[in-house]
Amino acid sequence: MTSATPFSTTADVAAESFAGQLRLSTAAEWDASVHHRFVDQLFAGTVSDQVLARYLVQDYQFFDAFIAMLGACVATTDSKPARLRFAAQLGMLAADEDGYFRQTFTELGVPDSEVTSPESATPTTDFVTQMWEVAQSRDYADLLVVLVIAEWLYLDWGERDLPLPEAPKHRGWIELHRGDEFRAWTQFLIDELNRVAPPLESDDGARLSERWKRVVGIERAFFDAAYSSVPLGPLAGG
Ligand SMILES: Cc1ncc(CN)c(N)n1
Repeated sequence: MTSATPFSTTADVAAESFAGQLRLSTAAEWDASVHHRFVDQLFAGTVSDQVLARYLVQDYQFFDAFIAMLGACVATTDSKPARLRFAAQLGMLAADEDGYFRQTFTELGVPDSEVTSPESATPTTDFVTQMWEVAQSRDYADLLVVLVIAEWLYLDWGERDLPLPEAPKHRGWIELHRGDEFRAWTQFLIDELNRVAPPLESDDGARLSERWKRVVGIERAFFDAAYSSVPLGPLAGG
């Protein structure tokens, strides 16, 4: 049982829990991502194809390292039910999310070379570095810190109370990050983090808190980068 949540989403998280305290400590940066212009334009269906393609090309690089993190969770969690939950999510990502990427790359005319080996924007490199670091650390709490941010922050914007756009390229990305299934997955991650986290005041707690702050900052920079001029083959220039 948790006390009333001060958070905007339907995730059930006590403010005094490990995840709750970290979330509150980064509220300004977090909310800047949730209300980022990329999200506003995605819901409105007005994000330009150049910006969407630039974002998705970078996010496909993110996706690869994200899958590696889930694989590391399968290998390192101390809980058998959790291991199965991670395995099930890997299956969903390989089908639904990868399918969205591939279909949208085709629709946007993104060249294969941009899908497989694009030039990385700085926030992508930073994020991928963090993800491979925790994947190789085999430290379950450290893995969960990065996963909780990546999913909870996306749930927060995905569940914004706005009408959904019509076009599948816009609507599809939102639908992957809202609804009962994504909410339950995110809740599972938050609960796992709160279950295994060390005391926030300990040395390990401080190390995880540092990681949390760094990664929340990268999330915002990742959205910003969609509006900067990373080259994107024939679509560049928007
Ligand atoms: C950068 C980023 N952060 C989070 C998510 C949600 N998995 C994502 N797709 N991309």
